[in-house]
Amino acid sequence: MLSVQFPLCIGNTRSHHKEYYSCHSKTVSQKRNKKIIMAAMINDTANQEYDRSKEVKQFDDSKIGVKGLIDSGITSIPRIFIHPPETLSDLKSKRSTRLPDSESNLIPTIDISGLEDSNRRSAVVDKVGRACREFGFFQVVNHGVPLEVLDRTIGAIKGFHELSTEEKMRWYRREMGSGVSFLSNVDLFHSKAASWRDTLQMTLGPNLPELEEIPEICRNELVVWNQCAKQLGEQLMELLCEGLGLNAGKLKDLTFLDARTMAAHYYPYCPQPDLTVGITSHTDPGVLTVLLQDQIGGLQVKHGEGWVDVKPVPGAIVINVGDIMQILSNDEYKSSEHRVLANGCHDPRISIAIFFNPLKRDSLFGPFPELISPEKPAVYREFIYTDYIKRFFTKELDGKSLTNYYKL
Ligand SMILES: COc1cc(/C=C/C(=O)SCCNC(=O)CCNC(=O)[C@H](O)C(C)(C)COP(=O)(O)OP(=O)(O)OC[C@H]2O[C@@H](n3cnc4c(N)ncnc43)[C@H](O)[C@@H]2OP(=O)(O)O)ccc1O
Ligand SMILES: O=C(O)CCC(=O)C(=O)O
Ligand SMILES: [Fe+2]
Repeated sequence: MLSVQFPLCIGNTRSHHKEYYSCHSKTVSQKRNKKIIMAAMINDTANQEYDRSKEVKQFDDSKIGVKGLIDSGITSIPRIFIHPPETLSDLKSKRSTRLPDSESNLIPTIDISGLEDSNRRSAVVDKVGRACREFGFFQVVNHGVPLEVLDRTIGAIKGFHELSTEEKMRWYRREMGSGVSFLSNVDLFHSKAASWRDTLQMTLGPNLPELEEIPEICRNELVVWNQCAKQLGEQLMELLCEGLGLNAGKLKDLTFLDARTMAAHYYPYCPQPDLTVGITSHTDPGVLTVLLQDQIGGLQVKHGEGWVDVKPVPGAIVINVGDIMQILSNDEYKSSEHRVLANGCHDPRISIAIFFNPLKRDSLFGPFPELISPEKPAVYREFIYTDYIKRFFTKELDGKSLTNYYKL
């Protein structure tokens, strides 16, 4: 086992950290929540006395990721992972007001088979358009990707993250370099608190990295998944365009199918899931995200003032609208804030996101002219992607500020 070089535990030895939260399905009592928030506040005061940047750097330099911390035997989380009381109380209130099961599967699951039939296609377009307008999220089934491909891809990513810490360190870097990198928390140095996940990032398009640069344990599976996800992405872009009354090929023409990045996340068991999160609330910057998740659960989408679960549906693929799509659609479609709760389940959670971005970076992007009218004037000004993505990297994962920046 590797020795871990930085202070591992918060000074607080509360007993609740030994508890096992069953896959986010249980609510926690208000009394205990109060204790948790109090503990976080105490730690927040203590935070003023410790050198946070130093501990963040030590964690990054150790290259062991969150999985490495858990493997080292910790039973409470290092303080750099403890989120501020406002984030924690929001988690608390949403967990304790979860809807009964019958009402909680609000995110639509859409069967996208049979699109060659024009009646069926317009029914599907209608459902997709409504989901994009109301939630910015939906799941697709009967999508044509063989279920073994989904299972094998998730299995291969799990395999990568469960390689020995020493082996994974080879890929640990913040820059994409050769097109592949393993890291913990893409925004580690920009955020107020770190989150309980590790990620394998890879550039998928326009070209895959050299094959020998891709970890062997997931190489074949990622090559296949990239092809399937690209085909599915194309179909979805068509449906999204048609849902706005536009030509099916508009997004493809703007090169949104060509620049794809993958973030393959691993959310290890967290001994104190009420003190941190798996991924903080954010919106995705691209046009569209195709997300594969396993059956553990924990992904939530903001809807009105509350959060709704994106419940795992066997064989389904999650699709969400990104910020650029919201802008292009002149606010018809929603790029919704979403987050992942820290995983209190002893099995790790795996998810694989593919983000679709434009290959043509110097073109002007803005609301489609067809969607601008005297009744619905342009909500956003035009911008070039290079400017847009630089802004993305100068903020932490903090919700809607990127689209707000371009609002007229
Ligand atoms: C690190 O600072 C951050 C990070 C974040 C992270 C937010 C999230 O994690 S959102 C939830 C999960 N999303 C992701 O993991 C994003 C996955 N990545 C992508 O989809 C894409 O990489 C992209 C972010 C959309 C950019 O795609 P693309 O345009 O194809 O990318 P590049 O050509 O590689 O880069 C464009 C431009 O940005 C610079 N850049 C790339 N990566 C980083 C980085 N990690 N840190 C800083 N700058 C980066 C890159 O150098 C390019 O600049 P040029 O001048 O060379 O054109 C939130 C906030 C943060 O501060
Ligand atoms: O893990 C998930 O389900 C969501 C990941 C995500 O939101 C992202 O990578 O942008
Ligand atoms: Fe996301």
